[in-house]
Amino acid sequence: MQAPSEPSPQPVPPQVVPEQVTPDIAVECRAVTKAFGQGESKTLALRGVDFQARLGEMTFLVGESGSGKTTLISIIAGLLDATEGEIHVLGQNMAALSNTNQVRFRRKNLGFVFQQFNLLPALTAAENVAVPLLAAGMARPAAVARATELLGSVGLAHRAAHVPSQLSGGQQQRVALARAVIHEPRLIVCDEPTSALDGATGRTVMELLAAVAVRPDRAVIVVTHDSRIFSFAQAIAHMADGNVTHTERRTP
Ligand SMILES: Nc1ncnc2c1ncn2[C@@H]1O[C@H](COP(=O)(O)OP(=O)(O)OP(=O)(O)O)[C@@H](O)[C@H]1O
Repeated sequence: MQAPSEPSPQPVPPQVVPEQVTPDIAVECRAVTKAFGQGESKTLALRGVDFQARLGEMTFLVGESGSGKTTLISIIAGLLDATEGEIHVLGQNMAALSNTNQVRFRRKNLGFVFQQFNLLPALTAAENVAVPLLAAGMARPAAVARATELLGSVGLAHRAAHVPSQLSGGQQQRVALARAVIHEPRLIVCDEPTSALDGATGRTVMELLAAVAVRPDRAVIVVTHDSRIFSFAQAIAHMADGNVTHTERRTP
């Protein structure tokens, strides 16, 4: 009798290992310093910051005015250059990218919400929100339709055709937030996203951020003074005098 033939070994698919500093780390800053000005007017805004934000989490940056929060988040977002130190974003050492590739990397992977909303004054709310989709090559009608739908989820369906000057500060903030999340970036950085909002609207905005952004391969970093939204954070990094002094982990 013939022995049953051995099943032929299946080829082992190659392992795709994402390029990460550490698998669950979205952002890592090592010994980051930032000096503004020179000579007598020199200000050391960051004094050797070590900071991590994990994938799948919302990390808050808190601390007194002038402690360096906006400077740190701007460096992470690539809007400012560090004076010294290393910044890894989504596994990528930013210093290893050319300027052009940094811009491409940011356009694809990052969403921003800053204190100044930076909306384009001549465009309607829906057109402003559609900008990242248009930049990624989506056809205009589809991009504006998706933007209008997203504005509906932040309670602004009725304002989609208004230009920014016809919107209140809080409404502009929500338009800026919708624009930051519409292309589903892997990292969203926000500077005081709820500062112009009442408590209920602030919560709606944070729920939208959490729904869009807190997934296993994504992360959100929020600079805030607003203790009403601290419950949304999985980690709170405390800054003082140009340093991250400690990071508090929050259990749900
Ligand atoms: N462009 C700049 N030129 C000179 N100094 C600056 C500049 N930007 C920030 N600084 C200084 O760097 C330090 C940190 O500022 P930063 O805006 O990062 O603080 P912050 O914690 O975000 O403050 P706030 O909560 O008030 O927004 C401050 O002393 C500030 O005056």
